Amino acid sequence: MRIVMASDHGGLELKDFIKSYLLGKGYDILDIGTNSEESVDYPDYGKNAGLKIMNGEADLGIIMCGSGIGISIAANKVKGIRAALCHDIYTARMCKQHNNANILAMGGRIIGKGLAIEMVETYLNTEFEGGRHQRRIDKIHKIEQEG
Ligand SMILES: O=C(CO)[C@H](O)[C@H](O)[C@H](O)COP(=O)(O)O
Repeated sequence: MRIVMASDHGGLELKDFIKSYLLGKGYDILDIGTNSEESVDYPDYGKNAGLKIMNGEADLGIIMCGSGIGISIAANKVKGIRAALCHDIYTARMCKQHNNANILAMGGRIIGKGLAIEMVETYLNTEFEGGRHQRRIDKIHKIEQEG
């Protein structure tokens, strides 16, 4: 499984921490930045993370900005992306189980490192349930088509 990771400057520290953890676990990580403390614009990173998934270069994404709000809004503008802004273990589980989120988003200025690791583990190790949840996801993507 290839995981694309992206952040702005507000999520950089958490991104790099999670990246090191996942590399240690043997995951294949595609880090598309940012990679310095210099102020950057989260829409660029949210969009590019989404595109990596949509063009097949990554299977899932983990993204963060300061709050997680801006970068998840941006990623969700890419067709086929379901980026879920999560704050706890429950939302990290449900976003996969019910929403089959292909991106987990977090706030780098909000989520502590220990919780972040548990959220990432939960997200990566939870299976999508399908069934009625697939019908609802199909309706979400119909909205995309209708504009
Ligand atoms: O999108 C956000 C707010 O919803 C993120 O938290 C950004 O990281 C934040 O806006 C960046 O703010 P800064 O003052 O430019 O560091």
